[in-house]
Amino acid sequence: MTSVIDLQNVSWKRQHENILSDINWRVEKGEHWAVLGLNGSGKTSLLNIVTGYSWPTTGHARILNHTFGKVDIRELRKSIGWVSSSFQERINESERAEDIVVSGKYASIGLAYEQPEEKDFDKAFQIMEQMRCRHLAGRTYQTCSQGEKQKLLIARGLMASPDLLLLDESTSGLDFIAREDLLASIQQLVKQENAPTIIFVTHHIEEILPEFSCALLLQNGAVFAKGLRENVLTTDNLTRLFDMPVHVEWHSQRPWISLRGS
Ligand SMILES: Nc1ncnc2c1ncn2[C@@H]1O[C@H](COP(=O)(O)OP(=O)(O)OP(=O)(O)O)[C@@H](O)[C@H]1O
Repeated sequence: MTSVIDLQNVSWKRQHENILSDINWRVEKGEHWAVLGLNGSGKTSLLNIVTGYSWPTTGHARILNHTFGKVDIRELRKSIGWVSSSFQERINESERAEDIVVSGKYASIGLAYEQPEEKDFDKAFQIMEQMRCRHLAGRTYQTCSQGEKQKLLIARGLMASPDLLLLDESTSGLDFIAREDLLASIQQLVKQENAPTIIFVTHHIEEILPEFSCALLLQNGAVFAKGLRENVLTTDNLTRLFDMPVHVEWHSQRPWISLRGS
């Protein structure tokens, strides 16, 4: 099998402090992973390593079969879609929905000097259809709801047909109906034959769809547990991860957590 992500003994240090410690993590083609951890556990730092925005202090990072240090990182990034809610602030509110999606081709946020062709818009509309937000075409970004904005950003991330798609807290700020709607779109995306490998970063375990076959739990910048979701997302593991007595139950192949005793 081909590794999409292969991190070996990766540590990342800042101001003499280990932010990431001895991370070993391998993601194979055909797998989709959920990454879970409390605030400050190192999830974003880990994504920064995967996208080459941070360089491991020690260890080796091999992404999409390219070894860091031996590849033009800007070229490699064209194969990686990164959707972070922090992008929202950088978008021009008066930009049209389809322009935001098309801008993913250029790794720009919105269209300023780029000159997309008709076929680019055809592709954007196709992806918007797939993400169930085709009806937003012609609307400005400011008129879209939070959930619709997230769908547009994911569609933008798909525009360059990435091999790897990183979804960083895509559901933050959504009410549960908008969240379930977005998860349904992600589920539809994962089921596509040519779907990219998805890394889904979240604080909420109930968002871990059945399609995310594996999970990585981070604690204090280190791997706490990793592997098949059923083996990792257990009452015992999550009680120790959160240092709090919790209980995990599975409904419709999704894990749900509650405080024990409540
Ligand atoms: N450039 C940096 N310099 C110093 N410390 C940093 C830097 N980047 C991150 N950190 C620290 O590393 C720790 C992990 O941060 P990170 O943002 O990766 O966590 P996270 O799991 O993504 O958190 P959250 O869920 O709140 O987004 C935090 O304590 C943070 O303050």
